[in-house]
Amino acid sequence: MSVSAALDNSPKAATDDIVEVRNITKYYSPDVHALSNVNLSFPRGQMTTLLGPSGCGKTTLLKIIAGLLEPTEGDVLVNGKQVHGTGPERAFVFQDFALLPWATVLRNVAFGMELTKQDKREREDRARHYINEVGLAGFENKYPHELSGGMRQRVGLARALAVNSDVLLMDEPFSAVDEQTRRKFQEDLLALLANENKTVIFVTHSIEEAVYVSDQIVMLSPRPGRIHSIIRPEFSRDADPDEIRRDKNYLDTVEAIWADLRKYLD
Ligand SMILES: Nc1ncnc2c1ncn2[C@@H]1O[C@H](COP(=O)(O)OP(=O)(O)OP(=O)(O)O)[C@@H](O)[C@H]1O
Repeated sequence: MSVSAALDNSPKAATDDIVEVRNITKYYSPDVHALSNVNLSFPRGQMTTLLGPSGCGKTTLLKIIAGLLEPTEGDVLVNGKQVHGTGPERAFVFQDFALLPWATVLRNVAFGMELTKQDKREREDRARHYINEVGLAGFENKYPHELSGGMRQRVGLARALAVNSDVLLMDEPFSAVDEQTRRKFQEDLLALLANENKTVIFVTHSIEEAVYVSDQIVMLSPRPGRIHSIIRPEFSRDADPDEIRRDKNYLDTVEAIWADLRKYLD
């Protein structure tokens, strides 16, 4: 397993990293110290997962990158430039996808684009394209309560993709679905990413999910969250999904992470 916890400052890394966080520390109050001096780089076009024990600051870090929370100390850089607050290049996908119950699937997917300069026709065409991509063609005029939990999550995913942000920040996007649907989502997400060149930063509690979807896994230590290690799973993604899940490197990586995390639970 390759492990490196340092910020890579080499010129090559600087040009390939779409997002960097430098010396991020977060106190919610004097006695709630959520993150301590976190340095990380997120390579463009890759999927990075944040993993670690409950309460270690994963969601806090994701919200700081999104600009939804201010760090107590430290900087967030996008394309090498310091940013403050939210920006169109970063889309935050909430755990429950926060769908509007009174709006149709089409409206929900088009909603994220209402702040852009596109006209209604363009927004709706784009929304239909992504509704189709996530396998919901024919459901454009349904309301969220008419859909299953898995279908609602697909609507949320279509909305996130339609916004056209380069960076998708996803907080446990597949937590509310059964294992079968979750696996299908993971495959769909990987297939979509292969076509879209998005950078994804993803919070999950599932080690298997992290290893299956990630180019880079960042393990945080218990609160205050610090970088414990960075793992880059090494197995071929060209194989059939069932073969990948039986691959020795895949299984060894899952086991090694589990052994590491178990230390915090004992
Ligand atoms: N708004 C808040 N006000 C005060 N404390 C907070 C707030 N949000 C989170 N915290 C605290 O900060 C710490 C980190 O929380 P965070 O939600 O980022 O962790 P997490 O790793 O995402 O947790 P989990 O895996 O359980 O979802 C926790 O101790 C939490 O109680």
